[in-house]
Amino acid sequence: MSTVTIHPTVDSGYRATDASFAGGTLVCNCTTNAVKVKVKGDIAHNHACGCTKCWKPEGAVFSVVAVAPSSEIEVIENGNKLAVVDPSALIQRHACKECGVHMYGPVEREHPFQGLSFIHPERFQERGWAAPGFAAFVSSIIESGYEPSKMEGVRSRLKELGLEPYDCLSPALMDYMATWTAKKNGVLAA
Ligand SMILES: N[C@@H](CCC(=O)N[C@@H](CS)C(=O)NCC(=O)O)C(=O)O
Ligand SMILES: [Zn+2]
Ligand SMILES: [Zn+2]
Repeated sequence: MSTVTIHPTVDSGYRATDASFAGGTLVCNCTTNAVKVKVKGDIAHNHACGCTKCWKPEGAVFSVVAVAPSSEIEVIENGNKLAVVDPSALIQRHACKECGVHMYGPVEREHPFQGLSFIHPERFQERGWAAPGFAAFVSSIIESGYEPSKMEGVRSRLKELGLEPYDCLSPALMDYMATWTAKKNGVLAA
């Protein structure tokens, strides 16, 4: 019998949500001169992402990624080791050039997510951050080489873990983006 693996945090059954969690320090994987990024408040919308662009730990099929306001993010150590993975992407993923861990990814363009930065909470040296609440871009794992015939098993496992699978974002976030667009275009009152 084979168990479908998703991501170490998810597979271990991590569920912590400490109401008093107010951010912490993200640390890369380097044993010396690690990059450290401070997040000065709580995170939101933590979820599993199956897309090919989000950073995943060794062997993981999904990434675990959340957002925080960019104004609450500060690089505190070894920022000289950071480089933007793909400058043309919406999310400006700043990765450690040595170990490859993505430390933060601000959205600076005009977009519903403008002003938010994507971060990987498993890199927090602190505990207490909210567990992921859904799975996004599930079908995209195929683009990384996942066997298409095993997708049903992946979706069943995600549901069992309480992570509703979506092939784009969750309905709440899709509605949020569509509302932003409707207001921008004057279709809805701003
Ligand atoms: N199927 C594509 C989806 C990529 C994608 O659209 N990723 C989403 C979720 S992170 C996104 O918002 N990307 C914006 C970006 O990468 O800047 C892939 O896996 O590469
Ligand atoms: Zn590093
Ligand atoms: Zn992603």
